[in-house]
Amino acid sequence: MTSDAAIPSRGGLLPTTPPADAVLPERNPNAPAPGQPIPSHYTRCFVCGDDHDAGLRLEVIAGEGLSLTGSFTVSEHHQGAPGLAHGGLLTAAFDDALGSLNWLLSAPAVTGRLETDFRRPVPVGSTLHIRAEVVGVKGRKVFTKAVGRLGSADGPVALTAAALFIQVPIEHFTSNGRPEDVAKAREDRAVRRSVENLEVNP
Ligand SMILES: CCCCCCCCCC(=O)SCCNC(=O)CCNC(=O)[C@H](O)C(C)(C)COP(=O)(O)OP(=O)(O)OC[C@H]1O[C@@H](n2cnc3c(N)ncnc32)[C@H](O)[C@@H]1OP(=O)(O)O
Repeated sequence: MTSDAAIPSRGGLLPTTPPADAVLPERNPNAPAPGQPIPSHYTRCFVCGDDHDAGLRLEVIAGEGLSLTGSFTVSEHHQGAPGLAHGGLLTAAFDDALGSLNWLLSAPAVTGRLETDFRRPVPVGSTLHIRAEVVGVKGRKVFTKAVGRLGSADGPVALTAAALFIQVPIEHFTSNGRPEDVAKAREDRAVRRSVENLEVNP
């Protein structure tokens, strides 16, 4: 198992810490190549979809191996305190960025646990640059971590995050989602493109 020293570690044995026997699988050959965008999985997604006036509009680019980068600019719609980003929305951005790593494994997965450390306030108008990577996989469990920096890819660290994703069959979405939205999603260009690239039987 390897880890990117550029992403500070929280240490400790949290549920998001990969066990010693976790592995790092090969990147799926159908995944977007390094430098290529990882497209939104759903146009109505609040974080990465373009069908929300107030959405975060996170843009994600595949990195080397099982890593990616993402960025979005905090708008006036994203405030918690005056002129500052809401912590929950920042966490949502990490949920999506970390979740997007699952495209590199080409297996559908949902967030089981998500931890965020807020280290520096994030003002409205600033751009948050996220770097995320898979740090281990064991069975259906995908362990991930990320860092968010202000203003540029090597700017000051504003947040760090870690998440555990659980791989699920595609029926997780088709059976649990509100039926009218699931029906509409079948016509959603982003959803169709995404499902075509997934290994749908984890
Ligand atoms: C490719 C897709 C990319 C899309 C990007 C989008 C990013 C956004 C992602 C999201 O926001 S997803 C929405 C938020 N998450 C959810 O709604 C998930 C709700 N929870 C569930 O549906 C189920 O609890 C879940 C599928 C996660 C697990 O149920 P299962 O019955 O399939 O699994 P099970 O309970 O047998 O657990 C499997 C393993 O995962 C572990 N596990 C499950 N949930 C956990 C949890 N919450 N925390 C820690 N560990 C957890 C569990 O202990 C076990 O470990 P072991 O294999 O070692 O025994």
